Amino acid sequence: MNRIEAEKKLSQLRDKLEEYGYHYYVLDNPIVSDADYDKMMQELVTIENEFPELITEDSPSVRVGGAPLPHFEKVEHEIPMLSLGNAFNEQDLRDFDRRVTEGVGEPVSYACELKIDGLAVSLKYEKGRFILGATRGDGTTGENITNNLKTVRSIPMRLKEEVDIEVRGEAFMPKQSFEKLNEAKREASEEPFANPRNAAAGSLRQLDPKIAAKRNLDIFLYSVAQIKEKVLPSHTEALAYMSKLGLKTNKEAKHCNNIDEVIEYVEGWLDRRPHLSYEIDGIVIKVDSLEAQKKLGFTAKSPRWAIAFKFPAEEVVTTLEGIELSV
Ligand SMILES: NC(=O)c1cc2c(=O)c3cc(F)ccc3oc2nc1N
Repeated sequence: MNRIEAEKKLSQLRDKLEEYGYHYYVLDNPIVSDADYDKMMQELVTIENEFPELITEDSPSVRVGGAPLPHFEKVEHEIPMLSLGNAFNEQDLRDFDRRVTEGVGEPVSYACELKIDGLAVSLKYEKGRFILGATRGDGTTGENITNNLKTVRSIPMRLKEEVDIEVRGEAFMPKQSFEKLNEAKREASEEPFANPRNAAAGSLRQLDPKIAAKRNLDIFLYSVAQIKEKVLPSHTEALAYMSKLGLKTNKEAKHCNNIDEVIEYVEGWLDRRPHLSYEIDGIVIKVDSLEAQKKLGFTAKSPRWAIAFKFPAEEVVTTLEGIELSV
């Protein structure tokens, strides 16, 4: 195969692998078999090895991870990544609603979403291409983990529109991957991870992307931090817009007209938790209107327009054989 043919073949393979990856990892609805996907990926890597000058930044082959880094660069967040205030019972939620209604001067509606128990990350896209991924860090300064995040199959290298946007979300390890990883660790008499959150953080904050690539990490995006030349009037519309761009959002999010509907949503999820394929540690409740959010603003460390209802920790009893039972 000559260079021209290689260039054409690579471009076809990249587009196909990106499309198949989107259906498989973002929509959870594969349109080709794993075997066909892997065969195509292998073909792409083989041609890239033969013509390294043809490798592009957004090639799907970055999914398998490049060379390890000597250390992580620091990243300054233009918009601070703050943390959420907590609510532990119904009264806390009603107090939150009262504070919000007083602050806005009229009743508001809410957007509720599952609080994924993972690692908060920021993703930056320029003209639709993924260019920077960072941890929250201390909220102002995080770590550049772009190479590791490129191995997360549900993070698209290219969006469906060529926009400049920064989004935030929670990277996590599905429960099944966590069990499998800990089994492998025990077999290799290595220290297992305590929980999926530590496993996700440990996988993304180590220097070799080839390790992250094998950890089957996933992500749900939950907010638009900044976007050029576009106004998104509500959080619900921001979630829909991210999904339209090809970003993975959590389908359990729900618009609630008032705090009573919020409480109903929260109660509904308390005992449905064990049936999810990923861990959640609560529910995040956000004022839906962006204008009302602006009016409420922030305290030094948290938004006044959002709160996290925390579930009691899932009691896990480890039996003598080391089998974990969720009670
Ligand atoms: N873990 C989560 O699933 C989750 C976390 C946050 C935040 O931490 C968060 C922090 C802010 F300052 C503002 C909004 C937020 O929205 C959030 N939404 C979520 N769904």
